[in-house]
Amino acid sequence: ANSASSQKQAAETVTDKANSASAKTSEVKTANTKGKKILVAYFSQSGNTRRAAEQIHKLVGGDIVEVKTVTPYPTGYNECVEVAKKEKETNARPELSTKVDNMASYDVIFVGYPIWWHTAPMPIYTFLESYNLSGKTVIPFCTSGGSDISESMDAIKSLCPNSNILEGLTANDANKIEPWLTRIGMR
Ligand SMILES: Cc1cc2nc3c(=O)[nH]c(=O)nc-3n(C[C@H](O)[C@H](O)[C@H](O)COP(=O)(O)O)c2cc1C
Repeated sequence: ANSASSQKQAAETVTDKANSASAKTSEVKTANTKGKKILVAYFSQSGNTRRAAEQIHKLVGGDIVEVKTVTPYPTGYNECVEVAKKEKETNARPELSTKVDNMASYDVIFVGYPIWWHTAPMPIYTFLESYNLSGKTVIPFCTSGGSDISESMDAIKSLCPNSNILEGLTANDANKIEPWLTRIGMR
């Protein structure tokens, strides 16, 4: 029985290595990421959310994609704030240049964004409405100037009505990323 169980452990270690680039070979994990195909999709205007997305991607593996708009946002903060305000007020759906052709093949989609005007930026609305995410696991994360991700959760829920939405993270503190991934069973 001992040798069978150590063989099983060895097999799990190998599977785990394949799933998670940073998994230590000495660890045996049973996180539900096993065999799941993961996409980390993020929108980022000034790079904060990109850094969080890259860290998540490093820890969970899978693919990463930046959600980009056809028309870029103004680089000046005040100008960007004005454009974003108008887009929110008009419930706009800015056109995206990013297309994920193989969305159907993903089981888990991390969706990252800065909080804009106390919700997700409108390109995230366009993005989530562009795909059938029924039955998929959707995991939101954000960065912000202080707002909590909860401000955007109603939007995410209504944009992904048939998805399994896990606890989101306000990822302003990079040290919170790994414990969160562990908590939600992604590590
Ligand atoms: C248009 C706009 C609206 C914003 N609205 C909020 C907000 O409502 N609450 C908040 O805490 N921060 C707000 N911020 C700050 C951003 O959420 C924060 O700087 C974020 O980390 C930027 O992420 P990024 O570097 O990935 O673009 C806003 C920033 C911009 C440009």
